[in-house]
Amino acid sequence: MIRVSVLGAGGRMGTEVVRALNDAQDMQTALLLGPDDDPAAINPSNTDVAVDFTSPDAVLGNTLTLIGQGVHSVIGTTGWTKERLDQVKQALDEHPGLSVFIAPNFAISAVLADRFAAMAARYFESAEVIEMHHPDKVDAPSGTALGTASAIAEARRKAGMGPMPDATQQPDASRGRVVDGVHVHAVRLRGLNAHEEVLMGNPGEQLTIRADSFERVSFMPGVLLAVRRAGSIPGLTVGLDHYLF
Ligand SMILES: NC(=O)C1=CN([C@@H]2O[C@H](COP(=O)(O)OP(=O)(O)OC[C@H]3O[C@@H](n4cnc5c(N)ncnc54)[C@H](O)[C@@H]3O)[C@@H](O)[C@H]2O)C=CC1
Ligand SMILES: O=C(O)C1=N[C@H](C(=O)O)C[C@H](O)C1
Repeated sequence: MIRVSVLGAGGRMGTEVVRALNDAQDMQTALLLGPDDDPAAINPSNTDVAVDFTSPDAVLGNTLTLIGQGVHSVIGTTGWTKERLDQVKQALDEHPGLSVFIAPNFAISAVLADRFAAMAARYFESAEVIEMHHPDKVDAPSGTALGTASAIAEARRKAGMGPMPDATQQPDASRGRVVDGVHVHAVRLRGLNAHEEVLMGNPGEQLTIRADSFERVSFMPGVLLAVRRAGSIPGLTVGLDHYLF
């Protein structure tokens, strides 16, 4: 039986994770932590894997604490930058064999959309990303969209492609956030959950790749897979594709 502690257990995702753990035959919940709890309460005597769905402000500190405690972690919380990931890698150097797994998105639809966008990117003059979420989300653009934009940019770079066409001139133009040359736009709308469209264009044609998570249960198979695989890849792993392809 895998003992799983959850940080952010009372949140929108944490609540869904606890439900999924309770339904899983091979797992049991261990510690369920909220914002006033000490993550250092998690240790190998009570936990095999810790799952974090907290906030971008809290996740780095939580992750470094869990590494210090010697517990494998599965992290869905967004807000990651290269600098923050480098801090995690540095901390892991002191704990060989320990694994930190981060996924910007645990839904198979989103993982495949990223893969398809990277495959298609080299064939289109223009590409932009539109992410759409519930208005209770605290960060924008989404971690998923940032990852999608980076994947598109990397594919274009490998194909030797130049900048995308854009005649925008106003200094205060609103064109979303530019991520490695790819424009990313964020919509916040009551009634939505988590959605992303990748638009790719050529003269006279467009390819649209769209992923929708209508309910948070869509993320749970990926979370449970990551818990079951915790420790199988020592060090830092980013992206559910590492377990799928
Ligand atoms: N990777 C993925 O597939 C997904 C990632 N997310 C990300 O997960 C994060 C959480 O999203 P939601 O559940 O919608 O947010 P939420 O605000 O509903 O839940 C976060 C919970 O964490 C708690 N919390 C805050 N700081 C904490 C700390 N230091 N220790 C323990 N608990 C703490 C809050 O009180 C709250 O209950 C966000 O970064 C979001 O982008 C959300 C959905 C899917
Ligand atoms: O906050 C959310 O809800 C989600 N956040 C993640 C992100 O920022 O990519 C994953 C998914 O889009 C839902």
